[in-house]
Amino acid sequence: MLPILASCATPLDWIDETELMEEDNKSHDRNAPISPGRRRLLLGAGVGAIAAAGCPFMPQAASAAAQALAASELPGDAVTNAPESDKTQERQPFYGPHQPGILTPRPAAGMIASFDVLARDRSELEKLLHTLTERIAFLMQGGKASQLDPKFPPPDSGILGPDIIPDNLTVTVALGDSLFDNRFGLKPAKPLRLTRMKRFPNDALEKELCHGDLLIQFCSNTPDTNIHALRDIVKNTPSLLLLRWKQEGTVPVQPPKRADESARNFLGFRDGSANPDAGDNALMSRVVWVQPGSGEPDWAAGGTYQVVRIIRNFVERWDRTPLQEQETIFGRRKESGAPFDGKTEADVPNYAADPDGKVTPLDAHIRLANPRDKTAEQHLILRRPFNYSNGISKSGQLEMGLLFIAFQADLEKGFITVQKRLDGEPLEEYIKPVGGGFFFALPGVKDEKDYLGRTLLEATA
Ligand SMILES: C=CC1=C(C)c2cc3[nH]c(cc4nc(cc5[nH]c(cc1n2)c(C)c5CCC(=O)O)C(CCC(=O)O)=C4C)c(C)c3C=C
Ligand SMILES: [Fe+2]
Repeated sequence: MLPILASCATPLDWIDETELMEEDNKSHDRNAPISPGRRRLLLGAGVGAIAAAGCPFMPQAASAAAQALAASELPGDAVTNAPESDKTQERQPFYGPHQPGILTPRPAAGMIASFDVLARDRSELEKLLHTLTERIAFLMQGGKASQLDPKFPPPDSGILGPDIIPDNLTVTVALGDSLFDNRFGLKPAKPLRLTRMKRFPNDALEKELCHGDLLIQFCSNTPDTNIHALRDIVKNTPSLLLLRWKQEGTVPVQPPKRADESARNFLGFRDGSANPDAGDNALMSRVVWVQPGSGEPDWAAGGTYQVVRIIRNFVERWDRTPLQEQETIFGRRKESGAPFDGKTEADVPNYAADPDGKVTPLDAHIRLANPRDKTAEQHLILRRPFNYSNGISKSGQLEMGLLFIAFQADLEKGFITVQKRLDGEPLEEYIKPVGGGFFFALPGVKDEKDYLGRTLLEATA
């Protein structure tokens, strides 16, 4: 009998090389090395015998570990097989009154890419907008990658293979303040509130991570799908677009049953609990979408202001901060996301019953961001952030944080007002905004005859 069967061994004992060798040596030439086949046989025999004998201490763990061991003994080429996903055919609609990627439920991978526009005149700008429309419509739909004579570079990068999967991709285009300069005659049509992002007191903005003429947001189930889409757009817009900065991000996935729980950020807190309900059309019309007759140029109706902030988190310092202090800083419980006077993350804090901040401190992040007073709705923003991780800093600190993204119909009443209220908050000890910008996400593309930015170009013709 194998030694591993004589006692109720732990999974680690089973793979003990010495035991395997000892057993092998009993019936084989002492000098012959143990073969992979023999090793598999021994492990397989062990697995069967263990299951049959039924270890009284850890039968389930034993059989799971045994299966894992058996799986790890599959032929070597399986190691590099592509991981499988049942979400590759998920598809979001491209055409509509608004662009996708704004109210669309946030998938696991996001990327923001900011560009300088190199187009030399309006006709080149129009060409750029047509090309973007055509490429985004294709990428979100998916299909066969086009092919050319092999004497030419392949039209597609090939990183997703010959069949481009939609993979839940959304691509959202927004314009920066700088595009409304004198180059293209767009100045008179600039959205009322669109400005170049200014420095807030806690910011340490790096100029190579800020602003841009045109911003593209990619969201999908996997980083590879976003990268594929970015490379497609870069390849199809030579001499029209130049990359300025880019930031990728992720959202942690969770089992389907817990779909109503907000995802956690890199400080370990649920982020998004008090977001306005994206399924409430009337609310979204007030909070997110620019309305006709709102004082904004007519062409902008159906668009929205998009704020992007790259906010570094000092996670080492945070991880050494007592739980009680972490929760006091945000004003919510870390595990459940509930406010201090509630049980679940969906519960609404009652600040009127706590005017002195004895339950929720007056300087807690959530109380400053939204004091829930009479004017609260005017200052709502729709947050759609991703976590980012960029390697390490020069001093060996983890470079990670929040790729903060927020949409609102009024930039001044939305992000700018909320950020001013947050200036000086206790959370600042743990965060440092280093980049981003203010942009205007274009209205949607109605149908196949329409294109991104059409209303803007027509308004300034
Ligand atoms: C200016 C806008 C905001 C910035 C910048 C911002 C940064 C930031 N936030 C978190 C983590 C959390 N924020 C939470 C709530 C929350 N945050 C903002 C605005 C900004 N946050 C608002 C408007 C709200 C909602 C307040 C409310 O209505 O009660 C929360 C709590 C859970 C939730 O409601 O989402 C967390 C956690 C980090 C880590 C961060 C910068 C790195
Ligand atoms: Fe926040």
